[in-house]
Amino acid sequence: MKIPVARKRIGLLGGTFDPIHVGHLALARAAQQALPLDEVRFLPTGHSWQKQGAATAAEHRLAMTRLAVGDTPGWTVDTREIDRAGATYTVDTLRELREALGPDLALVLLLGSDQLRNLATWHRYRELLQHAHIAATQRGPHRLAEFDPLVEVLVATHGCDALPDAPAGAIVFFRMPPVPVSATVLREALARGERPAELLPAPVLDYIDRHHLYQDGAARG
Ligand SMILES: Nc1ncnc2c1ncn2[C@@H]1O[C@H](COP(=O)(O)OP(=O)(O)OP(=O)(O)O)[C@@H](O)[C@H]1O
Ligand SMILES: O=C(O)c1ccc[n+]([C@@H]2O[C@H](COP(=O)([O-])O)[C@@H](O)[C@H]2O)c1
Repeated sequence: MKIPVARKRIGLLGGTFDPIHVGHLALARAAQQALPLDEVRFLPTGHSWQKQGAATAAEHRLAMTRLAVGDTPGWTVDTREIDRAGATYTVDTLRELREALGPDLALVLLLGSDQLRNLATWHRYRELLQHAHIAATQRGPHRLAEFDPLVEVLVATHGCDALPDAPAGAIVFFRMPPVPVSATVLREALARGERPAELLPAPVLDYIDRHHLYQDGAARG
């Protein structure tokens, strides 16, 4: 009898990571355990086209991401969105990864519910599920009933209770303990001279101190 071999699953956590914080790491950990995933790849964006204002230089956001990921088993950093010119479109990233990694393994795009709610505004969002699954977790008070009707249709047609054994195409939800933090709140706290040590990984806070990030806006842009 042939014993089925589990399909390898790679979770993809994209973000501006300006800066990367404990909410991002909790999301990665929860997804890795709940879905489960063989690997979580962190992808700092090149140009987050929907965010207002200039982000901190990609070199700093990448360095902080590498420090936060450290040598955590199964966690890696992928620079392709920073290396690519122009606006960062997730559909391009998924297509590239699918070409590079082949048709068989499962790609799982990890999102907080704020971004799932926003999904129909993404570039060519309908194509995302051709290349990957989407796994979302609750962030803040958004309820499915308040989602964009286009996203509701997507969830109604592709929603599953658990990740199926397929390379792409499903939307699933996973639970994580709420971590009420955002990079915006952290940037504001740092600019006021606070040191929110419980909300940032220690090596990231050290990096911010050494490079005087978020203090006067000098490193942004
Ligand atoms: N505290 C959190 N809990 C769950 N998911 C989160 C949390 N913070 C960020 N995420 C998710 O991580 C991904 C990347 O988020 P991003 O880098 O934009 O951080 P952010 O804190 O939302 O930043 P900003 O405040 O600048 O908008 C998104 O899918 C987002 O939903
Ligand atoms: O592809 C798009 O059009 C698109 C629009 C908004 C956000 N995203 C992706 O969603 C992830 C989280 O984005 P953000 O802006 O919350 O940091 C990150 O990987 C972005 O590239 C992607």
